[in-house]
Amino acid sequence: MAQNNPAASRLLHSLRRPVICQPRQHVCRVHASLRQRENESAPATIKPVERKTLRLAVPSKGRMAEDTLQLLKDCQLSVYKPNPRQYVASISQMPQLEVWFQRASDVVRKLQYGDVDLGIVGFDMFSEIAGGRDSELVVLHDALDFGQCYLALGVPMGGKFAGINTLDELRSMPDWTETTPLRVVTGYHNVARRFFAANGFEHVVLLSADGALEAAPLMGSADIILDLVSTGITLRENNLKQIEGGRILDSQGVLVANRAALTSREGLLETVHELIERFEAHLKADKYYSVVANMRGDSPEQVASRIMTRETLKGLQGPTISPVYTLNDSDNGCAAQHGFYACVICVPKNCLYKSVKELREIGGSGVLVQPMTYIFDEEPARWRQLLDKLGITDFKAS
Ligand SMILES: Nc1ncnc2c1ncn2[C@@H]1O[C@H](COP(=O)(O)OP(=O)(O)OP(=O)(O)O)[C@@H](O)[C@H]1O
Ligand SMILES: O=P(O)(O)OC[C@H]1O[C@H](OP(=O)(O)OP(=O)(O)O)[C@H](O)[C@@H]1O
Ligand SMILES: [Mg+2]
Repeated sequence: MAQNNPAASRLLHSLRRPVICQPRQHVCRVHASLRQRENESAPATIKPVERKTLRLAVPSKGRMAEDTLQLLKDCQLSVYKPNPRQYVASISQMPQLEVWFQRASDVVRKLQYGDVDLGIVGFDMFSEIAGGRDSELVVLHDALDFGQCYLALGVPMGGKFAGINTLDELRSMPDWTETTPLRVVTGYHNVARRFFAANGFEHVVLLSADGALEAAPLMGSADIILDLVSTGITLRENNLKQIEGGRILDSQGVLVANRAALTSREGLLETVHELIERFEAHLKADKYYSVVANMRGDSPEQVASRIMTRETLKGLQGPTISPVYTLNDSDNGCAAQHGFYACVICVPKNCLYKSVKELREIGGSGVLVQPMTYIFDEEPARWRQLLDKLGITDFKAS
C-alpha cells in the first residue's frame, strides 16, 4: 500500500532511517551514543555579528506562534510585522527590541549562537536542542501558560504489549536483543537518548519521522513512539496507550536568554526586567477575578474577620474594606451607611461561584465581578532568581 501512496512511502522511508546506528548496525548502546551526540550538538564557537539592537526570537508558525503573539499582545506588547513574508518585526512599546520569527528549533539554535538574545519556545524544544538545563542558555520564565503538553511513550494497546503497563515491564520484555532492539520513533532524539540511558534500556534504536508518528506502530515500522501528548486523543485513536513511568517531560512556553548576552549587552537586563514584570503581571491576573461585594457587618474589622475565615475569600493579601456612602435626604450630604461595607477581594477564577455563595453566607448582598488585567507585585520572584543565578547583587531597574 505504501508503494502506491507517496506520503506513506516518504514516512516509511524516514522511519527506516536509524539515526544513532550505522546503516548495517542495528543495535545501539544508548549510553555511548548519548556522549557522541551531545558533543555533536554543542554550539559552534562562532563569534556573533556585531550589533547594537536587542533581539527576541519567536516561533514563526503553528500554535506556538499564535500563542506567543497573543501573550505579547495581552502584555500590551503587540508585535508589528509590516509584511507577512518578512521575518523581522517590532514592538512599539519596546523600540530597542527586534522580534525575529524563526522555526521553534531555530529559536533555540539562534540563542545558542548568540544571534538572538531572547527567545520564546516550548520547553520540549529547549530540552531537545539545548539539553533543558541552564548552561549557556538561561530560562527566564518557565511557565508562560500556553503550549501545555508533555513528551511521553506511546505503546500499542494490543499484541505483545497487551500486558505491558509500566516502564519496568517494557524494559524487561525478552524481545529486545542486539538483533531485535526496541524501535522507537520520535522527533526528540536527544531527549529519548537521555531517557533510555537513564532508565537502563540496553537495546534501543531511535527512528526519525516529522509527523504522524502515531501511525508507525500500526504500520509495523516502529514498536513504540515517543511524542507530544496533550489531550491523549491522538494516542487513543491510534490504539496506543501511555504507561507508568513513560511520561518523560512536561512542557509549556518558556522565555529563554543567552547567558553571555545578559551580562554583556547594554540594556538587555532592563528589557528582561520589563518583560518578566509584564508577563508576571498578566499571567497572575489571568487566574483571578476582582470581586466587589457589599457586606453587612458592625465594623470593618468584623467584616474582614468573617472573610478571612473562608479560604477562597482570602485573596492575595486579604480584603480591602471601605464604607458605603448614601445620600442624606435632609441636607443632600453624604453619610456612611451604618452596618454596610464594600469589600474588594481577588478570587481565583476556578472558585468564583463557590466564593459568591460564601460571601452570601457571611452577610454579602450585591456581588460585582470584574476581569483582572494586571497584578504587579513589588518585585517578581523570577527576577530575583535570575539576579541570583547571574550572581548580580547591585542591579537597579530604572
Ligand atoms: N498537541 C499539542 N498541544 C499543545 N502544545 C503542543 C502540542 N503539540 C505541540 N505543541 C507545542 O507546540 C510546539 C510546536 O509544535 P509543532 O512543531 O508540532 O507545530 P504545530 O503548532 O503543531 O504546527 P505544525 O505541526 O502544523 O507544523 C511543540 O514544540 C510543543 O511545545
Ligand atoms: O494529545 P493530543 O491532544 O491528541 O495531541 C497530541 C498530538 O499533537 C501534536 O501533533 P499536531 O497536532 O501538532 O500534528 P503534527 O503531528 O502534524 O505536528 C503531537 O505531535 C501529537 O500528535
Ligand atoms: Mg504539530
